[in-house]
Amino acid sequence: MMKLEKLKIFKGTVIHSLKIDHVEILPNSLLGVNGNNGKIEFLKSNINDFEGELLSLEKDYQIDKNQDIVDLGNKFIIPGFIDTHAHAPQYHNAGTGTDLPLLKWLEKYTFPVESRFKDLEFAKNVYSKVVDRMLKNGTTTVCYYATLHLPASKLLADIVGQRGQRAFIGKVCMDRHSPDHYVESTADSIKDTREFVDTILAAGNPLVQPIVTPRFAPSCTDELMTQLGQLAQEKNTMIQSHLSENLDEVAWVKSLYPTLPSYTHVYKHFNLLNNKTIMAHAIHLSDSEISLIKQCEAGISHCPTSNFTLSSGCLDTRKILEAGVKLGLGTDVSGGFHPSILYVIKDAIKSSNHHHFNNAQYKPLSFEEAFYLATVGGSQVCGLQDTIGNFLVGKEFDAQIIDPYVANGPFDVFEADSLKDIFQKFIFLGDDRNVSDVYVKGNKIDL
Ligand SMILES: O=c1[nH]c(=O)c2nc[nH]c2[nH]1
Ligand SMILES: [Zn+2]
Repeated sequence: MMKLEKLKIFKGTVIHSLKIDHVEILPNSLLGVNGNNGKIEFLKSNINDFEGELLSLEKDYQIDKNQDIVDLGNKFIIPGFIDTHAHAPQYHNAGTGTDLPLLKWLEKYTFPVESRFKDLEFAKNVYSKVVDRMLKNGTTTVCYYATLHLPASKLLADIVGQRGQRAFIGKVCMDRHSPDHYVESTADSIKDTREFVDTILAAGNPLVQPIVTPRFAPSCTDELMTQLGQLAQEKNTMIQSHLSENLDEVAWVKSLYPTLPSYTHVYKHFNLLNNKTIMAHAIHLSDSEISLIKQCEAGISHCPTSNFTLSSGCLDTRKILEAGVKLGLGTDVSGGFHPSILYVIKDAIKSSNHHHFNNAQYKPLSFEEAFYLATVGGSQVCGLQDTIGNFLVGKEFDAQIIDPYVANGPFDVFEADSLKDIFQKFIFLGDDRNVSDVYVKGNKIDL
């Protein structure tokens, strides 16, 4: 048998999710990654005889024991986080402008900063920093919104590509109800989106994909939404937008579309709601809107950090999950001030606890469920459930190595702590100091 050229083997504890309510904690494992295609070749756990296992692997693979085996020691390996909703330009403002609800926040803080991305030097600085920051926090896949500017949106794609992150990138479309300094014509929006999509596809990097991005229904004319729906279908791309985040926004959409049954139906009406759609927030939905999303097989990006900060509301995650709708987590930088999905996991649990306060029967999200949403759930929302999200054989290796014992780290481990305790401490107390290495499609990222 031909021996494979390259294989990287991780030896130690592997942690991932196969089911929503259970985290698999697999000590004494060997996880093999094919260096040619970045895919997972095998995952063997609870091994007693490592030497024997390695000898048998050497029959099938070329392995240089000094180079190709990464001994995790007391670190552990988990899937890379998937951020299903983030505004790259808004990273400039992250941690500021936290005093207003959505529509006033957009006017006062967000449109002004986004309009500065016509300046490519400004864009380069912010975009380099946000991509670095996301990677340092173990986020291997991001659904990014850029701005309405074509050159800066292409620049974001270039930076993401150079850094080796996996991403969907959208040139934002907005041709109405926007300030004079930050608006585009319908024709330019379509022309530039088409060019953006074609450019990203022509670049041929499978990790970086275009995503059609009408900002939200109030900022896009019917003509623009119609054409974006057609373009997404023609190019077979993903679609992302905002839905039902804030009650004033919902009322505004009702006034713009009085004859359509709901906000969700507006996107459906323009062929923007299908199995490739990611809708951010989706807090204030009626049961029939949830059914429509399920029927269309669209996914929801839950952004609780943003929802708390902009006082938007608390998504009923249990209801969404019980309806069988795909659900992932998003930072929504900078409505969400924190760039880490680890932070969002905690806010997802707190947001869910809030529903429990009002209803003792309500089952709040467990930390296992929130971890699943940050990894497997996100992969489903992105249509990448067969590619990433956990360490099933055949998937691509997007991972983070976590060091719970890092010097000056954010938490302490005690003798009696089980592996599960240590993992849970990382979820609740950990931060980027614990992320020692990050891999995307088998490639180690320079952090
Ligand atoms: O959280 C949000 N951030 C935004 O930038 C935005 N635009 C429309 N609706 C939005 N919601
Ligand atoms: Zn957003």
